Amino acid sequence: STLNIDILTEAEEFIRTYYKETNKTEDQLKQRLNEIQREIQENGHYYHTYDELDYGAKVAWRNSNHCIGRLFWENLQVIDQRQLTTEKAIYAALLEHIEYATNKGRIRPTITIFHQQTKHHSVRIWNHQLIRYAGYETDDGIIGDPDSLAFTKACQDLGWKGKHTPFDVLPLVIQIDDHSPKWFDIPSELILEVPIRHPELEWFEDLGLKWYGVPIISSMRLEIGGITYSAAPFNGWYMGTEIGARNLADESRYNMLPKISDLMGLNKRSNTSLWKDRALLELNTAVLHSYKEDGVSIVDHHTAAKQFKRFEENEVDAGRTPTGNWVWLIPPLSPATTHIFHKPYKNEIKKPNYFYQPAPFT
Ligand code: HEM
Ligand SMILES: N/C(=N/c1cccc(CO[C@@H]2CCNC2)c1)c1cccs1
Repeated sequence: STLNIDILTEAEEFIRTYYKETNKTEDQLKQRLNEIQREIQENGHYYHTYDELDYGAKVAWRNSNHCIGRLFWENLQVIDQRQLTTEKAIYAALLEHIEYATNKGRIRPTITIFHQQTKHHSVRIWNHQLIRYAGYETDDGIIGDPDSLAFTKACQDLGWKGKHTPFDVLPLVIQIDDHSPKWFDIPSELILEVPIRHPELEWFEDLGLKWYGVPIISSMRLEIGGITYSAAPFNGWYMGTEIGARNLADESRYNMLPKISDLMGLNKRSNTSLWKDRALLELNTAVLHSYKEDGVSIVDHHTAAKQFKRFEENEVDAGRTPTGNWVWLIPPLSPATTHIFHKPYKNEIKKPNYFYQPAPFT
């Protein structure tokens, strides 16, 4: 069928690249391609070896045009959990991922790969990230993270009850095939959080702000050689601006800038006082200071840009063109102080890669 031919085409392209980049022989290549061709003809799909999975997940990161953190693409820890078939076992593997990746603050970039999508099989994690805060609509405004409103409602519909604080960690929600999804709480001892305080402004901690240490994206699908892994949560560490310039700053997120500027005694009535920019700067200073003081991995946007420059150079040395999406690669704070702002990037979509997939809930 056309689907089989598509998979075979994608598989061939992936295996050829993989065998070339890892200097395997023509004979090994031919033998593997025959094996895969037979598997696809028989079952309509094929299975990757661990080595192919490991390489595919790493190259997918290397090909992620929105990612500034790609210098370390070869150091991804790849955990193969394709054998698991129950929500309970998958839940246990997710807890293992959280603990292993957190590593008491010395974060290890890690991906856990669950069973591939086939005609008869699909695994989905409903969370956007394994650890994220709930959002609640109330008569006098939103409590928590407005980005989580829909998923929080879905969790409540499944029977989960939150404490209605601004920082309730949401449960893990796992769905196998079209079975009703199962939800599980994350033990609090596995959740590393950082209270946000400022190195000079001692009133800053009274804002009661905190954020979780490890961002673990669980809503994207990993595509390797025509095969889709619809549940393949991956983590790195944060770039400070994600927390300080977006999550805690955006008006449609925690919207902290007006409160911070009031406590700094700035004049909010005139834009030209740049009160928003001054508040933004101190919030980002506080985030970086707090993570560093608590020994939780984080990178500032200047260091991240320098690392990305080295990634570009490494790619050229490897005979590859570095691809990227400028709109995503420039940091949201002081973008023009990085080299990225001043150069164009080719936004070619290469595979393997990580892609968006339809939300499993409405
Ligand atoms: C090691 C530290 C890492 C840092 C500092 C980092 C940094 C970032 C940042 C700042 C973004 C933009 C996010 C946004 O604007 O919302 C991003 C996007 C992305 N990163 Fe990385 N990253 C890291 C590791 C990884 C790893 C390990 C993977 C996968 C194996 C990865 C895959 C991606 C993908 C797929 C996107 C695009 C997400 C989207 O389009 O919504 N990154 N990264
Ligand atoms: N630092 C990170 N940042 C992100 C990486 C990918 C996606 C996101 C969140 O993306 C949301 C959707 C678009 N912006 C917010 C954040 C990482 C998460 C997992 C590995 S590295």
